[in-house]
Amino acid sequence: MMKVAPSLLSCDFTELKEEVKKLEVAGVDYIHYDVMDGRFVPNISFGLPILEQLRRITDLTIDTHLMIDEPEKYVEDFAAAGSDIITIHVESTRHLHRVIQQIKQAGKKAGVTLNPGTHIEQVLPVLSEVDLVLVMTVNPGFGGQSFITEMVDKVRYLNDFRLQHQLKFEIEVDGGINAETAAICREAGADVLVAGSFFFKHDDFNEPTTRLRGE
Ligand SMILES: O=C(CO)[C@@H](O)[C@H](O)COP(=O)(O)O
Ligand SMILES: [Fe+2]
Repeated sequence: MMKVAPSLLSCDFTELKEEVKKLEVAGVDYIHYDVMDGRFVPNISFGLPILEQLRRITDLTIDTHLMIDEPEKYVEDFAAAGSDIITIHVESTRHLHRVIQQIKQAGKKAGVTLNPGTHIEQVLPVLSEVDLVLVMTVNPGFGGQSFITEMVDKVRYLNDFRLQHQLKFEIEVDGGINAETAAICREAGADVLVAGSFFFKHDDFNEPTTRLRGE
């Protein structure tokens, strides 16, 4: 079944605990946690202290998307703070392979992602090492942007590559995902749909969960 990963960036932080309980009741698969440093992306979000508190209130899988320069300095801290999956950008480090090893050595699942302007070939050397490949379908840094349709080709490419090489990584998409763009991504072979603004504009979280899954 299609996995749904609501992006906390769009939740009501004054009601964080209630929002997370509602996510659990709706049966979402992951909580997507967007970390922005104001350097790799032109925005600052949240980091380790909120993650530690989030970890204390839920057993849901925390899917951490690091939009930070030099992630090698912080991956152990994000692992210790409670991330289950840690995804890094190919553009953010000179030592992609090494950072993926660091994440795995910390006992966590490792993900790799790339900006819309980055060629899919950049991730090929690490595809046998990762648990997840995140295809950014907007330029990272902000919620509420429009889906970039051309990125669907990357999803198709990864799906074919995975079949050909008998690999098991999940394909996740992030940015501008709503009921319509989710259907396009599902058809192309995506396994995990991140959704922020579309998801949290609903009061009843069952609705976006089932609509994103196409049920
Ligand atoms: O990583 C990011 C943005 O950089 C995302 O996870 C956004 O939070 C998705 O928001 P929507 O496009 O779904 O509103
Ligand atoms: Fe994200």
